Amino acid sequence: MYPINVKSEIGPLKKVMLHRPGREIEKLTPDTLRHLLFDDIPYLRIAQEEHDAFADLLRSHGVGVVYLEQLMAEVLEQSDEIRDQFLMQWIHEAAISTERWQQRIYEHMLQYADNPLELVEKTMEGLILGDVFFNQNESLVDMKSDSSKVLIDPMPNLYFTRDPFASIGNGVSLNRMYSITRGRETIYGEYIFRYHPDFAGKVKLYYDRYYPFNIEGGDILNLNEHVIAVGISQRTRAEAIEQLAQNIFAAPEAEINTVLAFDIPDSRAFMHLDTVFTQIDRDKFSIHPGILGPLVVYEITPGDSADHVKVKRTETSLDVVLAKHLGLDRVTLIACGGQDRIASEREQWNDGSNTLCIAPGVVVVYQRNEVTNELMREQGITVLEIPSAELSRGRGGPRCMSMPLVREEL
Ligand SMILES: NC(=O)NCCC[C@H](N)C(=O)O
Repeated sequence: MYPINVKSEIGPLKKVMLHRPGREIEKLTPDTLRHLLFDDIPYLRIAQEEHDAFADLLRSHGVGVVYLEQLMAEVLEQSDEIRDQFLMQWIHEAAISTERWQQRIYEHMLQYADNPLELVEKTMEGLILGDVFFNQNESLVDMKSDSSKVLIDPMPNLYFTRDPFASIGNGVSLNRMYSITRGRETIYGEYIFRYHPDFAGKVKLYYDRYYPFNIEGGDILNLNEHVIAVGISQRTRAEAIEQLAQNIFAAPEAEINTVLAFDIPDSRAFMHLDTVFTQIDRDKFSIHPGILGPLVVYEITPGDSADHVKVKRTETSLDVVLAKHLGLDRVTLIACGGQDRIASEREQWNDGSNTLCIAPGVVVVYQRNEVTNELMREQGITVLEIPSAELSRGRGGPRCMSMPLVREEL
């Protein structure tokens, strides 16, 4: 049995990776919101309650829930060498460049060494100067420094586990993120896939965080065992998609023979492909009406050699391209917010089309998107709602907040 097996967007979900929002959320301030990719500061206690409701709902539908922070703590338990290597990498990637500060921070973090889960959570939360300021008289610079100055940024977007790594078949795309603030999130994936006993040596990397071009998991959709769709978006570059396609086609175990690159507008409301459409049943998709109309889709297939792919440009509509590649006569697109432009823009902003499908025709959605949820019910979809007043402030919905590890094959 492979630790990762995801060959569709809709096969019954058996195992998923989440991250329960933690103290990193409380490190957001009005001045850092834009840089940390938030629009407002969620109220952590309520965000955690909402997230627990999400996890409970998944468990009650037979989904095994594992937490990123727990898997990472299990990695650190493997050995002191792995723990130290991880801590030094985390410090370096936070751009702490002087040896003196690297050492100070390393020693500060070692006080949590007996509790690996707490240590992991501390790395997610980041550090302020006051946390490590153990000798205030050491130098003039120390004495003049503001103890609330941020030394290492928090990672408040970690609860969107979909983005730093994405399951593809039995492998994973360990992503190079678009923004500096999310770039460090993928360190956890690197260590989990390399050292966690459940994953080590059993997961093929189809993309690596050290490649030069950015790609994020919200842009990667597994349409079926042979076809994936990837958005060319604010977060994902065409070069990265070509590299991903080459790596997949070159892997003997991969069954995928087509990568569809969907050119979507570059905007914050459409930041990833999964913010504009998600699959909710064998032949039904929830979409943002803003992307209806002609859409440029590039069909990428294997070329004559391992470092060559064939690319064909087509201009078509979304329903036609989806029906063709899913082998269906037609598909139904359910518009977020329906025909009402204001409802559509409002619910899109709150991730109304970002559904997590847990079985064909069964989706988890944010409760607040009442118009879209009702439209899905009218189409026969089972709509499971979770509370979302605080979680939605991070601009991601149930699909963004979950990384499927195992889905039953259809
Ligand atoms: N797949 C997704 O759309 N993820 C949502 C990410 C939201 C996060 N605040 C970000 O801007 O990256």
